[in-house]
Amino acid sequence: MATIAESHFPFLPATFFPHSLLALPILFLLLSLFLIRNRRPTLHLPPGPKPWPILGNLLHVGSMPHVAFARLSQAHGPLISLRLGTQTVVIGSSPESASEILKTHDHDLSGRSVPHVSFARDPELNRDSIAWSTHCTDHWRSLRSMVRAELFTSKAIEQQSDLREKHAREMARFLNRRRGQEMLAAVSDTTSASMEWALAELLKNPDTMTAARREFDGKFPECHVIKESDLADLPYLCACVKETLRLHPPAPLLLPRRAAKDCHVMGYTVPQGAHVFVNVWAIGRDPRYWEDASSFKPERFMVGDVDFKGSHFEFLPFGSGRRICSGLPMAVREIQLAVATLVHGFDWSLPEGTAAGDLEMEERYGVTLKKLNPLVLFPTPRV
Ligand code: HEM
Repeated sequence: MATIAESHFPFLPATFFPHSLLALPILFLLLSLFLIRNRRPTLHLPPGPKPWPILGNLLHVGSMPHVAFARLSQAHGPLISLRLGTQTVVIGSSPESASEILKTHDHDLSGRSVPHVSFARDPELNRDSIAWSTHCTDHWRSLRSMVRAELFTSKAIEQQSDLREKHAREMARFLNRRRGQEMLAAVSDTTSASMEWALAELLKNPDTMTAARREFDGKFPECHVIKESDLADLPYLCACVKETLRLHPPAPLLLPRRAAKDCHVMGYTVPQGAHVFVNVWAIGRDPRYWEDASSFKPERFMVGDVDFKGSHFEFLPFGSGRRICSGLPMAVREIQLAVATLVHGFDWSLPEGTAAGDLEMEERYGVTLKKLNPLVLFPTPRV
């Protein structure tokens, strides 16, 4: 004999009903929990798109969160909030909101939320990680001080320059051996992603490559091996690196931060436990702060004093505040030296049939923001 359910829903298989009936109380419980969690009417959260039950705004995010958040912030304002499952996520997308998050409320918003995919969720591995320390504990503070005092003092950075120059020479030797052969960039880390973007932009914008070359040729003979001490004489090259990091910050949303307690930002509440992001990718491309924002124009950094150190909130590739990138001094030198070596030492050509202007710049969001299609080039030594 057919059950009531089967007679009312003949299109569903009979095996569906016992399980679905069992699932009903669980679904009811989940819905109640969801509604209870959402019942904090006193919270004045930043605006954002209306969340769906259970899923929240998950469908608004997609595979390129930095782009999706930028679009949402155009509709809802410089500080927005989303619900992802049971989590509240707050995103700042203007220099003002970045300054509020990373400077004014730095103390309360400097927890770190550790992504589910990260190995650092293992407490054993996490214990001595500066980046994934969930709170700004004494241990985190002493690790950071140790790094600052031992590894990245000006003296230590100078002393390590031999090693970085040796790596740059090895890279040049390797490319010399591969003259005329196809080179495919398959990058994973922040530094090599930046090198790939820099080279792609310089090739796509030949005037900038010519200007960088002219700067070298005016100061050094072609056979000169670039040293870190030469970088001070290469302001245009250094501006190219800044411009690359403006358009292609390897960490477009910085690393995820977490609110240690309820916090009032720009008239809204950022509730304790909320995940907090700053969309430095969107800020770096915002035409309100950058003229001709989507074009690669290193000249913009030749005037003024905008630097990497986290006090110019329209340009934050390394973050700002107490959790600013600890590797900043070394990373900057490394990228500048590598790009200088690649530009000064080699002519680069694209595969036949690819015009420089057509070089695509599509992104892939992941551990770092890298080119969707790796750059394919043919090096020819200049000397
Ligand atoms: C292009 C190169 C790099 C970029 C763009 C970059 C960017 C960043 C960003 C955006 C953050 C998060 C800052 C924040 O939350 O405000 C960060 C954190 C960090 N970076 Fe880098 N980084 C780079 C290279 C490096 C290198 C080479 C090292 C190590 C030698 C390093 C070590 C760290 C550490 C330890 C943290 C965590 C700091 C903390 O949570 O207290 N980074 N980096």
